[in-house]
Amino acid sequence: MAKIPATVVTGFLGAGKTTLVRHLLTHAHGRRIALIVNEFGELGVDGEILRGCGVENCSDDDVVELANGCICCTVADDFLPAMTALLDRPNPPEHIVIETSGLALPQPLVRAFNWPEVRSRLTVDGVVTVVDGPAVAAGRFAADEARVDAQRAADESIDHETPLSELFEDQLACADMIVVNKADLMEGGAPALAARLRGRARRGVQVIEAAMGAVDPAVLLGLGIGAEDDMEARHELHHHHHHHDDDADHHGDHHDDDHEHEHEHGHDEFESFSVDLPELPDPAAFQRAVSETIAAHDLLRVKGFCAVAGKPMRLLIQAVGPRVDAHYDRPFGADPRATRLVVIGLAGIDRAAVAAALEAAARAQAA
Ligand SMILES: Nc1nc2c(ncn2[C@@H]2O[C@H](COP(=O)(O)OP(=O)(O)OP(=O)(O)O)[C@@H](O)[C@H]2O)c(=O)[nH]1
Repeated sequence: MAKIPATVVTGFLGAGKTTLVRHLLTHAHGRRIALIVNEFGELGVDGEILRGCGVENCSDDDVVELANGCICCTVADDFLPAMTALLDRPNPPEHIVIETSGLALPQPLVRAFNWPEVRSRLTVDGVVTVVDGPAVAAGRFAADEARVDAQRAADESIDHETPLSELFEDQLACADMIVVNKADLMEGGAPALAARLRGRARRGVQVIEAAMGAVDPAVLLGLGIGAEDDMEARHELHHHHHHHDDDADHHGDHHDDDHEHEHEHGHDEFESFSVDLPELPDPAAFQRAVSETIAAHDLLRVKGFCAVAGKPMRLLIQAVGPRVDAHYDRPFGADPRATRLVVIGLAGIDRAAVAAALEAAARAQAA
């Protein structure tokens, strides 16, 4: 029996993974694709967006949300049971797409395809890494790339990386295809960034540019890589935060260490929480205030659904760094009419201050 191919879509918070997956589903031409969506943060915004997209051949059942933490850390508890459930369906999918959380390391997930439960039935068709073009071009993930590279050359185990650059490097190292997304925001700078990334990617990795994740499914799917057989080529960085002592002999037998990697790759350096707010009287003013709050507290990501006074539709708010997008997505329908945002940032966010700022913004002009 042929193995079912699975495409892993990875990339940093807000790079455009959900947008790309959505484009993929709406252009799948009848191919039966099941989706596994994993998100950092307790609100299932991505699952909601994808489930709401009403694509033919993609019923609600075909979107499986793994909300219980980061997929790379809960492989055995969440990911494998979800996969076997999909495979055991009377009418299994022809292709599986896995959207990882923006903070996930792809390597532990790819390695999980070697587990006996799934090894004979599934293969990793390819790892697609979505890159936030403008953010990377602006140096948000490696403030000082030259220094980092020099240090790495000098000593692989040194504690030199920021949590952002570390994730970014791992996601690049695992990629079979790199999509430089948000080319529309780069004023012609996308080709230069693509060239730079091509220089850093493994041999044979394709680097393509896209806007709004619009990549032809024929390009994304069917890579036929079998990434699970090829893990040595996809080294992750040493995730060193608590284990400097034994980093020195990491180069030997990796198996015992793998377990550790899967459980402590620095998620404690990020945090997320959600904020419940009242109905918004003035969504444009609120959007500006969200942007100011993000800048004031150096937040990475804010997203969620809002109730707006006088509007039956829910307003989807999506902020990545300084940029805040908002659009009406669909009527609330049976869902409670509420405003709820998830906030993600580096650990140590002043939650009370962020919540207070958002609260004040949501109430502004209510009088
Ligand atoms: N201008 C522009 N905006 C984009 C593009 N791709 C995505 N966006 C916007 O960027 C925001 C984040 O996109 P998502 O697709 O949710 O990103 P993600 O990687 O799934 O985010 P997380 O799941 O939170 O990590 C949304 O507001 C998108 O509309 C693009 O190519 N150009």
